[in-house]
Amino acid sequence: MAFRTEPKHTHGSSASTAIVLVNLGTPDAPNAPALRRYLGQFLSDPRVVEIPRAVWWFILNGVILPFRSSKSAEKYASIWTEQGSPLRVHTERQAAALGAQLAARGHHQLQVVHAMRYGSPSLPQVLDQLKQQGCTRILVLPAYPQYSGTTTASIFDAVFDHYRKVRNIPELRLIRNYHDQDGYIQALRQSVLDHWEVNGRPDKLVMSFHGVPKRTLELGDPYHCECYKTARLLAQSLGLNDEQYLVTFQSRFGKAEWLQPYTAPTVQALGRQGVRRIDVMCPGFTSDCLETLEEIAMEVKDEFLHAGGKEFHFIPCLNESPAWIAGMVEIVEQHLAGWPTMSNAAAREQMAQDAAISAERAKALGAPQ
Ligand SMILES: C=CC1=C(C)c2cc3[nH]c(cc4nc(cc5[nH]c(cc1n2)c(C)c5CCC(=O)O)C(CCC(=O)O)=C4C)c(C)c3C=C
Ligand SMILES: [Fe+2]
Ligand SMILES: [Fe+2]
Repeated sequence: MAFRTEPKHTHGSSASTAIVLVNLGTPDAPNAPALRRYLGQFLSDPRVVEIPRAVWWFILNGVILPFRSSKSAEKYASIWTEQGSPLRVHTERQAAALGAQLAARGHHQLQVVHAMRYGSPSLPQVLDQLKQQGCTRILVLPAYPQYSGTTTASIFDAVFDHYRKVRNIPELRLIRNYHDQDGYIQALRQSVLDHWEVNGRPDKLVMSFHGVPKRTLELGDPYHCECYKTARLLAQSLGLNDEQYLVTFQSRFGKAEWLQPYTAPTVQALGRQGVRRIDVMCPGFTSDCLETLEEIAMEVKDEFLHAGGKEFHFIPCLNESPAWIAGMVEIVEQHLAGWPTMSNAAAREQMAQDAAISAERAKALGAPQ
């Protein structure tokens, strides 16, 4: 095997660090050819569909891509913005805001870029660019709080595959999950409280996570467990009892059984049972995307209202909310520990400021409402 030619080595160049925020990816345009390219790459990943390759090749190319591409394109068209796909727009903004916030906290020689697992900018493209710029430390931050073999592990595969062809490999750190980290839970809590402050409270809060095949749970994937832990911590932080919230799984794909309870039938049952108002949020998605803006905020909403529900609210994803940028800072700083991105003086000053903010937060949480 031939290894890639390295950029010219220069003595004395100071090492620099990059954080790569990696999201799933999204089509380049809301039309059938773009969807075919995107879905073709996504659904060919053996982490995503675990069916023998030869059999799957015929199903994918003979049935799924010809039929699903145009249907999915229509759905994407309904959420497309002037700036492009919402998932892309939010991911770009998150990376820019995280970089700016880290710089404001005194980190230097540290850049934040984004990459997509499927589509562009591709991980190999972005990792190559970082090498050209002389980056010798890379922290990979998947956009998924809950670990799943179908998503997180697929990003790790792509990173490892890329570096198999590289002679001079940078120092690498991979964030596996952050489903129970305070920065993430507090950002979710804030998003719910912000919504409730303007709109009042629902009869039930539905936390809808992206589903995965049930078989992955039986084979030892921790995703299901991590979704429930996120939900429990969030409910606790909001002071909700077991009657006031529920966990569901959405976006089932294919004929096999996926994690249950499924979002759509659960919400319909709530409507039929006379539950007046539900608020649905999607804590497993850090950016709004097709699955939240179309499937939840349009389709599931209609299903609830048709089943007799009176009021439906979708609570937007974390996107680039200040609480989530602060949460990401907290998460990445734990993983940057030991890397020289901050002077000792700046680190001490930041620690003192953070301690003061934590004390304020604890006081606010403890105060009677
Ligand atoms: C949040 C985590 C996600 C998991 C886990 C996940 C698993 C998973 N997804 C599919 C199939 C599809 N997913 C699609 C869209 C999509 N999925 C996620 C996230 C997770 N997927 C996001 C953020 C998005 C939206 C992307 C966007 O551009 O907005 C799609 C494409 C849309 C469609 O045609 O319906 C498919 C297909 C499988 C099979 C799977 C686990 C096995
Ligand atoms: Fe998905
Ligand atoms: Fe969907």
